[in-house]
Amino acid sequence: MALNTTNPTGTEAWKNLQNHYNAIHKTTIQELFQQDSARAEKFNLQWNDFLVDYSKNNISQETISLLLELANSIGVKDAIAQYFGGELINQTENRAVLHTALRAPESAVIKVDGENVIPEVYEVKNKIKNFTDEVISGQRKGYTGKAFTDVVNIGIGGSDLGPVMAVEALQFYKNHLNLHFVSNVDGDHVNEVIKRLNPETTLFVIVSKTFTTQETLSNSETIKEWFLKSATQEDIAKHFAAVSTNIKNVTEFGINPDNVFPMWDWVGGRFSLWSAVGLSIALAIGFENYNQLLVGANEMDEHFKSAEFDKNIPVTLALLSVWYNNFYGAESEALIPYTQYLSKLAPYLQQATMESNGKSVGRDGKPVNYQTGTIIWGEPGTNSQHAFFQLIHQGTKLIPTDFIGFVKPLYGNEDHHDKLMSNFFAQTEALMNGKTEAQVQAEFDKQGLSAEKASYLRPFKVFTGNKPTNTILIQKLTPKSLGSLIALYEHKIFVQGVIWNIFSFDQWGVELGKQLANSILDEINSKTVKNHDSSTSFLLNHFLKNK
Ligand SMILES: O=P(O)(O)OC[C@H]1O[C@](O)(CO)[C@@H](O)[C@@H]1O
Repeated sequence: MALNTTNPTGTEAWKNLQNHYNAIHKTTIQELFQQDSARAEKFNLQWNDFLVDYSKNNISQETISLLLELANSIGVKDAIAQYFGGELINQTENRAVLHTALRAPESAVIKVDGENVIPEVYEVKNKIKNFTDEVISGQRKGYTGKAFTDVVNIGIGGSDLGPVMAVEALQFYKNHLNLHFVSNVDGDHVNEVIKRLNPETTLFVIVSKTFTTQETLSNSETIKEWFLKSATQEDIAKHFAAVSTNIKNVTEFGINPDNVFPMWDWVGGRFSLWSAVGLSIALAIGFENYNQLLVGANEMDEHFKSAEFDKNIPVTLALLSVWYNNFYGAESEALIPYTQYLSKLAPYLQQATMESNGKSVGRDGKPVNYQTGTIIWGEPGTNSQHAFFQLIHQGTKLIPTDFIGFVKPLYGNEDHHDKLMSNFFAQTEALMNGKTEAQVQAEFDKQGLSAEKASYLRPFKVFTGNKPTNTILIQKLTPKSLGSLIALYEHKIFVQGVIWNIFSFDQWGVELGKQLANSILDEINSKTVKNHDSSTSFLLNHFLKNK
């Protein structure tokens, strides 16, 4: 069964939300706290070792009820069943969307076209386990008999961002292998990586769902050429592995079939780190830790599937995001993890969120008449406080922000961690409460500032506050909690796509640029600039003349 095609703005719930917005939007979050001192107890969710406090939002109990009414009238419950049930909800590509099957237990039965996919999933998982165990233990060796010391993941988009993010996030759990990532078709990127490598002790993992991606194929060819300067064609079998759905192209590249890890068309690139795309994660942290990442994601899947919507973390965060995106006109959302380990979380979620929900045609094939995909951005705190927090506090834009923090540090350095977390708590409080004119004046009085100077400076020092935040406080950064956190955001994206009546699992928007780049490459190669607009021709001619 196809996902329904309800235009959300036509529902009674949407109209009620609009009226409710008109009535409530001038009430500040501070006022909402003054009206109800037990607010935090009402607007928080606790699940496993996650605490999600969403009380610092421009919402009342009625807002939540109306948002839940919207989710119900759009049929989010049925959509979740279709998603987990393997129905072809990626309709424009005629595919199921089953990255959740990759983290399901071995006893699960999940069917695509009537076939249970779980046995195949576990066959590949076992292959990942054996391969990673052999590389990590040194049992698997390079062409001169030495154990591997370095691993290079060659891939782009979903075949890069997930592994990069997770390897960075879980470096505390890492073994001796050095991980490198080559993604950009920029030749300087690959050269900067290979100049540090010894071909005798380096393993290359080529990751490409389609095995047709220009960047990945070019980088793989360049690396192969470099490798063959000191090794032979036969040695490729020992040093190259591949992850792909396109076994034919992989074999043509010369990869030993024993080192090929299949994936399936029902796994979207941006949701693929749970498949063999995560091979480099498993190599970096060992299979057991890698498996814990999957266990954490599966636990979040179960929560998402079974929790009532008013107790459901992904549903709640998705609805709050719709509230700001569609009623308050917020264009972007910031994501601030208070741990350096999650420095790649925002780029990772940029692809997951923006490639999924950056759509303007509804599931009925008609242009939508409301805002869809949010812009995601962010950097770890406290660094980001010293970079762009000025704009969040005192700029003209509304930027709902998720703060993600951990109760325990990994190295047990309490002194640093307490400082870090005091910033974490202080920022959400400051964003909500701001600083009034009276508070600013009291500070001036203390400093003995003249009346003239005080009156000049006062407006610059006032903070309006009333900036919404969600606080996600997790016990500790572990492979398991990271898995749950990523799955949380995946399901948030799903719920938003369902509500916005768009297809979240295709990405036609990235095709046009690829096609044009191919024809421009032909023109560059033949040094003949064809018919373009005057700006593109002008630029191409300048490039050809000066290169
Ligand atoms: O894994 P592949 O097929 O090389 O694709 C890489 C990336 O390219 C895209 O198709 C488009 O950017 C992404 O969705 C995908 O993650």
